[in-house]
Amino acid sequence: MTNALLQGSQLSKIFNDGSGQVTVLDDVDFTVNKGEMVAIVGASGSGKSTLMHILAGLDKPTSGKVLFSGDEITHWSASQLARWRNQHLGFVYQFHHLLPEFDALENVAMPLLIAGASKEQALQRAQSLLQRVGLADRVNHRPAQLSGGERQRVAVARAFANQPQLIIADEPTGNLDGEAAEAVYQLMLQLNQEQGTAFVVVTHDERMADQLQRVERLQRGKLC
Ligand SMILES: Nc1ncnc2c1ncn2[C@@H]1O[C@H](COP(=O)(O)OP(=O)(O)OP(=O)(O)O)[C@@H](O)[C@H]1O
Repeated sequence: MTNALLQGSQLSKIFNDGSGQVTVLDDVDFTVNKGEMVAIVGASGSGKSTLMHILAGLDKPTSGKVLFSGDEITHWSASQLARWRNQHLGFVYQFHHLLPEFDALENVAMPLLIAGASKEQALQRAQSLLQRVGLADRVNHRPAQLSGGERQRVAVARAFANQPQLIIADEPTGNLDGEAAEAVYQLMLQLNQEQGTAFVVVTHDERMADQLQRVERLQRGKLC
């Protein structure tokens, strides 16, 4: 039995930007194994977000395929992909993407409600996740009433809501100062150890990347 969780095979992505074709990914192979934490680093514009979008089924590769637990997702319909993302993936972005009119508890409960949990179950799990990320005393604060680091911790709690097998974190600390960034990193490392959740972390921060099990570098459309 293979240990591969999410696998991109011979992925290429060519954009047509009006003045010509730009090859952003050139025959890229990338695998994240169950429970593994991988960093993807690369210069601005090297294609990190493009690769993440393709792996999450948010964009189609020009050629190549993506497999999740051995199933090819590349040809799934938009609704199949949305259901799969809700059940199996969590996301943390540079900007928290929390819903401004809802408090921390409701934001974390949202993916659970979408997955069909009762309101009571969803709020109970959201409460325990917020406690786990150190925000038990902030559950009723809306995003605007939280610090940047606290918002990212809410976003991490939300990413864990449905017990995903994989979390994709695209510059999760890009908007934070050193201390808050380190706290969010440590939290992700601890959750990886505790829950066995795999992570793909896109980052500019080489020091952070070096703390993860594997670092992949995207350069001129290739991983090296
Ligand atoms: N829809 C699109 N049409 C044309 N070109 C695009 C499109 N999306 C991305 N690109 C180009 O693809 C390249 C890679 O972009 P991408 O956002 O993946 O890079 P990145 O490594 O995530 O950058 P950053 O670190 O700055 O976020 C860039 O040159 C970008 O201009």
